[in-house]
Formats: sequence, structure tokens, C-alpha cells
Amino acid sequence: MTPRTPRAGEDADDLGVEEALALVNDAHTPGDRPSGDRTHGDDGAGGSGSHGSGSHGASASGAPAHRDGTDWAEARATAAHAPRRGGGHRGGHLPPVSVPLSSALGLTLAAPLIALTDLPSFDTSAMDGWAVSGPGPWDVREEGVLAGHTAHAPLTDGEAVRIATGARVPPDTTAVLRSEHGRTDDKGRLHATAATRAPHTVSHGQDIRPRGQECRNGDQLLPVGTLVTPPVLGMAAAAGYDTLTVVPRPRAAVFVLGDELLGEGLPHEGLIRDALGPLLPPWLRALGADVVDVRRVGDEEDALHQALKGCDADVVVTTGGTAAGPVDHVHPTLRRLGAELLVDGVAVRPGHPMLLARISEKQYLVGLPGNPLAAVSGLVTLAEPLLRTLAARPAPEGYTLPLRDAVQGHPYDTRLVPVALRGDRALPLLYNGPAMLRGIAAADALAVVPPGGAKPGYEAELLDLPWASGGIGVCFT
Ligand SMILES: Nc1nc2c(c(=O)[nH]1)N[C@H]1C(S)=C(S)[C@@H](COP(=O)(O)OP(=O)(O)OC[C@H]3O[C@@H](n4cnc5c(N)ncnc54)[C@H](O)[C@@H]3O)O[C@H]1N2
Ligand code: MOO
Repeated sequence: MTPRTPRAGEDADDLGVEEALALVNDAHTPGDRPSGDRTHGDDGAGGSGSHGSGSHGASASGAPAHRDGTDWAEARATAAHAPRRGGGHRGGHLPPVSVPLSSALGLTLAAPLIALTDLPSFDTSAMDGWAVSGPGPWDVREEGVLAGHTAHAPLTDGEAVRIATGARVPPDTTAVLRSEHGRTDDKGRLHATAATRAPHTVSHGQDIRPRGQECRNGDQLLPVGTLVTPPVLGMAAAAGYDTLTVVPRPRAAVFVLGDELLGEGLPHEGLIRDALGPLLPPWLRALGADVVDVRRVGDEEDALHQALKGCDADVVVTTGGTAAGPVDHVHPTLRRLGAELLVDGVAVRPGHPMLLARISEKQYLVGLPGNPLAAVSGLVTLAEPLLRTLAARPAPEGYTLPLRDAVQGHPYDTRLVPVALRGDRALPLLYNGPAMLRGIAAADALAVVPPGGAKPGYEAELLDLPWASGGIGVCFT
């Protein structure tokens, strides 16, 4: 497939999915490989690093002489376990709260769902028809029984009453005869028709849902840790609940650092558009966070310090300022706050300067690098496991798929590479440099590429992106 850029006036909507994919994948056109970091980025594959010396231990050539930072899988595990070692709940999650059913979707049960009633709570007709007592034919009572009506007088043997699905059957009912299985004669007597197995009668208990058939008052319906899905809400309501005890969403604040960032319009005079302000809040929401603040913070240390001092979010996500540049204030500010650095640099490309700090027993900071794809890498490596533990959400099931094409590796570090899923293979996408979003914007997942790279057919671990999969990271918000 030959990559094709839209012609002037051609709307992106006019392009098919495969054509859109071709814009970021050129595996079939080796003679037409994009130049520069369109393929792997300035730093993506680790050849000619843009890292300087200093805390990241780069060699004189700029490439790191050895692996640099915490191992990627270890960094994820550290982020997932960090709240367990904090002063909070034993499992690491936030203190449970009671919320109305209407606010519980997507949260995790912090108390088992115990039935507050028998279900059904009375013997119920499963069908529209007649409640009958004993063998037919039956005399039919004048007044029928509808759902929601109070108790009717007991039936006597040989008596029937019109009944609706869901209505409570009168005492001494022996069965329900479906409307399509009965007929009344000219004297108004009800007969079972040939459609029933034994026309003169109906089997005992037929089409009656007995009280307690689904559960008894006090039965455990769902355990602690269950994700509140739409059927869980329905189940809870049916079982008598108005509120649920759940682990709340972690409250997240996003501080976007960088005086070079514009909130609107075209880049000009060295200023660029802020790509992370729009990208991060919805992604954090998809990871289960309640985003309570999104703000730009100027490139002065005091500004970040003040912003952090005044913030009570459970998780602060900063962007930019993680490296060693003259205005990279994240490390000095964390020192000033006495924060504990749990992860300080990860052996992953892009995104290696990412960090995780515990500011206090109740507050964490995830420092994402400023380069946008590097920030995404930090999001999935550190923010996702941290938020998952705080919200008591289960870890997604890991899975692998073979890569369709080879992926160049970093000599020492893991790479996270945007891929599109096609059938049973993952197609590595171009434009995966740290400063680029073009590849991930067309991706379904990130492939985990080990140090040294991967050949075609390599079974790569995949991290699904929240929008791409119904199975992992379902977002109900
Ligand atoms: N001496 C070193 N320099 C750098 C290193 C290093 O190890 N030593 N690492 C490089 C890598 S890798 C990355 S990634 C970046 C991380 O830098 P920072 O986290 O300090 O981020 P900034 O310097 O503030 O920005 C980097 C880059 O990203 C652009 N940016 C920042 N915020 C946004 C945003 N919201 N939207 C779009 N683009 C953004 C910013 O303009 C810069 O171009 O450091 C390398 N340097
Ligand atoms: O290249 Mo850096 O590793 O983008 O984070």
C-alpha cells in the first residue's frame, strides 16, 4: 500500500481506515522511508541520543553507555505498589465512600454486595396468563392481577385469575397458564389448550418464579473489588440499594509546564501549541481519575512550588521540566518539598526522564517529560498503575501479538512503539519519535519492544490504548 497524503481539499473523512493507516505506516514501501525521526525519532531507537551527560549517565557521544534508569517493568510495579507502602489503606486504595447508584458507575465495590431482600421478594408470575389452582378447567375471577398490585385473596381449588408478568401470584396458586396456552369457553371457564403437554392440567409451579429463586436476603451477590458496570447497578437496585460503598476515583491535577506553549492558534516565533493540555485530561479520565484541575504553570520554580503547595489532588501530573535544562524545575521543587523520589528515570524510550514521587502520605506526583509521546509513555508506565491501585481496579490482562514488521531496538532500554492491530498482527507505525503524536494518533496499542529490537513475527506484549479496546480500559465516564 502506498502512503498517500490527502490532496488539497480532500477531507480526512474521505480516506478509508486503511488509507489513514498508510499515512503512518510504510512497511511496504522500503524505498520511500521517511527521513529523520519520522521513523524512530531523535531518541526513539537510542542510536544518536539527545541526552546530555549528568544524571542520566550518557557517554560523550550522547548515547548512554549503559542502561539508564529503573527497568521498565520494575518501574510499573513500583508505581502499582507505591500506595500500598504509603500510610493509607492496606490494599493501597483510597478510603471508601458511599455514593448514590447514579454516581457509582466505573468505580470498584469496597464492600461486598449483600442482598437486602429475597429476589424475587414474592412468588411472581413469569408470564402473562392466568394464575390457576389445581387441575383445570377453572372458573375465572372477574378482577385480574397486575404487576405492582397488593396481595389478592387466595385461590380456591379450580379457580383462576388473569395475571400479568411480574405480578405477585395469589396464595395457593399452583401454576401459571400462559395466555397462548389457554382459552375460555362460552360459559367463561378456562381450559388449557393442546399446546400444553397435558391439556387438562399444567405442571405444578410452572411459570411461577418462587420467592428467593435468585437470592435470599443476606446472600453475597458480588465480592469486594467488583467493577461497577451497568448490570451491577441494576443488580444493586434490584437487591434494594440506593447507595453503594465504593473506592472513589483518584483526584488528579494536571500542571502543564512550559513558557513556550500556546493555548490556541498557530505556532510562531519559537512558541508551539500545548499538545498535552488537551491530551491528558481525557486520558486520565479513561484511566479512572477525576480530573479536578488543569492549569498552565510558568517556568519559574516558585510557580510550581506554589501550585503544588495549594493542590490537594491525590495525584499531580506535571508535564515538562523533568530533564536537566535551565528551566527544568521538577526535581528542585520536589527536593524543596521534601518529596520521596520513588522512580527517577526509567529505561524506556521514549520518556526516560519520567519520574514518580511521593509528596506526602496522601499525594503523589507523576512527572511526565515534555515531549508529547514521551509523556504518553510516562502516562502508561507510571500514572496508569498508580491510578489503578488507588482506585482498586484490577490490572488488565496482558496479551501478545506477533509484530508484522521488524522494530529497531534501543541497545539497553525497552521501547514503547505505537502499533495498529490488524487481524492477529500488530503493525508498527511510523512517526513514533518522542516529540511526535502522529503515530499514536493512528494506533490501537503500544508494543513493548525489548532492548535490541524485534524481528518480524516477534510476539510483542501489547498495552491497549483506552479508546481501542472494549476489553481493557473500558471507560464509562
Ligand atoms: N541534558 C539532557 N537533556 C535532555 C534529556 C537528558 O536526559 N539530558 N532528555 C531528553 C529527553 S529524552 C526528553 S523526553 C526531554 C524531557 O524534557 P523535559 O521533561 O524537561 O521537558 P521540556 O524540556 O520542558 O520539553 C521537552 C520538549 O517538549 C516540548 N513540550 C513541552 N511541553 C509540551 C506540551 N505541553 N505540548 C507540546 N510540546 C511540549 C518542549 O517544547 C520541548 O521541545 O528532555 C530531553 N533533553
Ligand atoms: O526521548 Mo525522551 O526518551 O523522549 O523521553
